[in-house]
Amino acid sequence: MTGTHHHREERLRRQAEAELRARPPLPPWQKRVVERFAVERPAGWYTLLNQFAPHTPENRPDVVLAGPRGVLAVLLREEDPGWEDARAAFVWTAELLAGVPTPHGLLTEAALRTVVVRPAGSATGHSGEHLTVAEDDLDRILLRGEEVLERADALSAARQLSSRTFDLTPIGWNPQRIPEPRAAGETGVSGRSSGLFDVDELREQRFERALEGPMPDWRIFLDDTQLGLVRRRYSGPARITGPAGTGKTVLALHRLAYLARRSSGELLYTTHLSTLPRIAEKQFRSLARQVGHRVRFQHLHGWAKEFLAARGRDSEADDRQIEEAFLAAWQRAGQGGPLAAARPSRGYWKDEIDRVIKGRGLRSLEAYKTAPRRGRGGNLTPGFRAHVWEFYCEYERELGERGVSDHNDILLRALTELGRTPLERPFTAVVVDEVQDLTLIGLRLAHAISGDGPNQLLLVGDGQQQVYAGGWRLSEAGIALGGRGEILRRNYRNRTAIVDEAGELDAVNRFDDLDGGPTVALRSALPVLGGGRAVRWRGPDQEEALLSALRRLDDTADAAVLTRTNNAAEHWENVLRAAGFQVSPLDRWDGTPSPAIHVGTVHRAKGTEFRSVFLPDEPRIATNHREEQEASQRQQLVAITRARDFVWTGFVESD
Ligand SMILES: Nc1ncnc2c1ncn2[C@@H]1O[C@H](COP(=O)(O)OP(=O)(O)OP(=O)(O)O)[C@@H](O)[C@H]1O
Repeated sequence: MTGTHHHREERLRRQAEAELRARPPLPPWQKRVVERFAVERPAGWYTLLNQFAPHTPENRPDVVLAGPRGVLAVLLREEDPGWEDARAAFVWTAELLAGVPTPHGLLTEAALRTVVVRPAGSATGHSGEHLTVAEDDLDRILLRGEEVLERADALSAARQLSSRTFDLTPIGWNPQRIPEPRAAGETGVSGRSSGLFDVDELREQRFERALEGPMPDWRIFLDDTQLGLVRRRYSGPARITGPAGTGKTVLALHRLAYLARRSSGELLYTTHLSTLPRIAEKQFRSLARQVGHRVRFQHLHGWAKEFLAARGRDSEADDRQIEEAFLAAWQRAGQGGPLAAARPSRGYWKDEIDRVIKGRGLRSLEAYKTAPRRGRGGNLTPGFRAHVWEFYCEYERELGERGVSDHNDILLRALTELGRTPLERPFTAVVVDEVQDLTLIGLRLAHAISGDGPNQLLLVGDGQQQVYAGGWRLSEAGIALGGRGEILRRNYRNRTAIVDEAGELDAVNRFDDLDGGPTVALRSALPVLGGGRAVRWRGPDQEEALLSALRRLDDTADAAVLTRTNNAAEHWENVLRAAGFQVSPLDRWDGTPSPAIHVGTVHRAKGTEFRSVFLPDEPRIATNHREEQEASQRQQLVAITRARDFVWTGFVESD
């Protein structure tokens, strides 16, 4: 330790001592702790002492610290407090911190942790949502752990805390005297020590900065719309829409953490995709590890299966047998008949059963004759629908003979079971991500799981990214939004060149328009990051071209090859492996960065993102059907918008 350093420490200690002398005395060990905090000022820690200490109410922090490792709500206690008090201290501090404008965005409560400090020699460790350390181990919170705030952010937080309440008094620093710190490239932002600020000006400056520097950490900083929606109280079901990359999932995860900390019971994040819950769970743990155990991440079919099994009901669906049943039905009643004559693709008729007949839970030909089939095309007359119904009955018979259920049966059975006997312990809140691709029955099930209470159901989606025509209105699922619909408009993922590339697609929004709400196209969202690169390759030897484009990447980490079909994914896995690349199939990925090239279908990639995305051309059956062309465009839009910096699209052309 240098002499000057020692001298400065001593000066800060004496200053803190003098300030502490002017107030009710603290027990000696607490005094030592506060002095130690104050001495860390040059390292960027700002100390605020509760004016009631040492008689602070049990559910309030004795000290709040803002510094490089975040904001700490510190409880100085002889004994470990109960979780309710520790949690209440967190929430009290979080409410004061809410939306502190910093040079990097609005501060979220993910920057905040609860720490209990006990006298030297006490038992320590993690308990529930807080960390306990002993007086002689303060280095653990002050010097170790991830740095999440820059000095300017920490100072903004400390100033806000001191200006928003008389309960917290600065120790060892003066909020009025420290000059307003400026972030790189910022000019003339000053005079905001009172916490007052010009929102528009700030928003603009943040936006400009974002274009220059690295992206702020989404866990710690959000934009104003996002943060507003994290904290909004909804009196019933609500919906968040917005084009790709606008932070819908990020917002949903923050909201789950926010609600978890202000409630008891379990929360659920669900979607129809099996891959996304795993990735979202991982992100959530990095955002709010302390409440990780309170939120269940599970795809809807998985939830339904588990629920039915717990109720002693049949819950198995065997994909191979389902496929066999369908093929048998197609051979007997499909191919060679009126269905194949109208549309030769058997996949189309499988979708008709999955999305319309069973997806809507239709029980009779009469109901099917008048059922809406939005986005499915074909304009089937009631007479023709009788043929489809016959085919469907054949499929059901085949399933029955094999004694198997398909995935729609499972959802419907779970819905019926819930209607019979509701959940013993309802979820506190349910988030449904990628809602645009749910069937009507799936949506009804999600609604039945959540209920209509305040903050209980949040639907997150984007109609432009719809891959399956669902053709429902929320009202058909009994969901009334009552104006609780919000739109995000700032694209944090895709650089400008990527947005421009995807913007050329004419992807019809098949979801938002169903409820008559406003629709937002990808192009009308503002990319926060400029630059990027989009390459369209044309030629005969696509494999060679794609491999050499991959080799030209300065860093292959975080690259993906996305395909339309499983067969194509398998093909590219083999091609890449043969060329010496490490390959990681998308269906097993949990979002952990890896040097391997991810390969999988666009469907599997929904909700994810990569630095570079490769979209090889695939043989496709040409179609004149408008809805198939539209669906294909929407799929391409999903594919392109998985790319952050670079997208490569192949078009095979023979010589
Ligand atoms: N406020 C923010 N600051 C910095 N990064 C952000 C912010 N909000 C979102 N991001 C980042 O933007 C990217 C897209 O976020 P997210 O996946 O939540 O978007 P989305 O709207 O759900 O996209 P999609 O509809 O395509 O699945 C992620 O990399 C996320 O970390």
